[in-house]
Amino acid sequence: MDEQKGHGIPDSLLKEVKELTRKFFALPYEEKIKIKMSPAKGYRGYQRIGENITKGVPDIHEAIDVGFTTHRCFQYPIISALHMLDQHTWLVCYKELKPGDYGDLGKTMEGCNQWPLDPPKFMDTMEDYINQCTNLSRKIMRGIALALGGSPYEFEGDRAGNAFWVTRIIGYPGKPCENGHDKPTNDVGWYRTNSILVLPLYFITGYIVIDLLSFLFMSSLSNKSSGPHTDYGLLTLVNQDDDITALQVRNHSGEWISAPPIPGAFVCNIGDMLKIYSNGLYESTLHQVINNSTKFRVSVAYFYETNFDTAVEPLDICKQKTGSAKKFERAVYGEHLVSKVLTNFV
Ligand SMILES: N=C(N)NCCCC[C@H](N)C(=O)O
Ligand SMILES: O=C(O)CCC(=O)C(=O)O
Ligand SMILES: [Fe+2]
Repeated sequence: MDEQKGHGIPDSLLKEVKELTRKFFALPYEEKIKIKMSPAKGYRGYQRIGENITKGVPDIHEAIDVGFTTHRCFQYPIISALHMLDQHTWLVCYKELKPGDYGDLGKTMEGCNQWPLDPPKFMDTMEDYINQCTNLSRKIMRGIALALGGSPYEFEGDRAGNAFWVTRIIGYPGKPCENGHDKPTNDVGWYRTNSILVLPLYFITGYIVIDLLSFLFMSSLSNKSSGPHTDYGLLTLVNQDDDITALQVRNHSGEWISAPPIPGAFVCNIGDMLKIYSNGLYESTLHQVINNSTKFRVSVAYFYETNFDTAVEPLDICKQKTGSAKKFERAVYGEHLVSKVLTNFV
């Protein structure tokens, strides 16, 4: 039996997900870019280092973003055909929503999840993992609902019965070694030290280089693997590398404190929607990532959110507890997500 911390997801699966992530990011750039994220793909897919931006500053990480599927997409016709033949029940069981279900607002996020073919089993393992995270998050939200003095089902039905989940599969380059003997495990060190060489090329290759240069300039301002931000939805389950402390959380006195990894356990963040529902009884905590180790760090963050079109406002039970006045205005989750996504990329 796998040893577990009590959340019910096998430790072996937590580890496997991180190992597959490490293998994917170790592939050559040409391979990774095959599943490039773009607006046309509903902001799903691979982002190179520096492509994700937090408060105007590029983050020093690469990632694959996947999310709630509005319809099942077949990227690889041959494989999918086989899949259909021997697993038609899987197809029937899959929740399908047609494009357009969330109107104009939903269009931004519509697209196929782009899964790599290499390493093998990546998609199957991640989908299994994501399903287990969804079930676990639903249970945690029942506990939170009870703790707030509500029924266990406060966050189901029209609120989060059709939870719009997002998963970010993330790789954070380590910093180059001081002694110069070991090769740095990332591209960023290379970009920085070679920017002088790149500069004259500006006049030759124009547009591509402008893109690269602006990235160089902006990332030279940043030592953040992920800048300070809050998560957007209800709850986040972070499955981080066991041996590197990089995630930091800001406490009430405004100090950054580390959230060191506990093997087999998740770090749970509260998101912006739960802050609103709970009228501030739960805060969406500011956090950031700084990878000061020389090792490449991986982390898989699963975001459990409300239904896409849910209008979120403080629950009556929470207003009573906090002295009746509502502290936050109503927000539509999909609008919040889309406004973030549209400013998150170069
Ligand atoms: N779906 C979620 N929560 N993603 C978290 C990413 C946070 C960083 C992003 N650049 C930002 O500035 O929000
Ligand atoms: O990598 C981590 O530990 C946290 C990642 C994170 O905060 C995010 O993706 O929102
Ligand atoms: Fe986060």
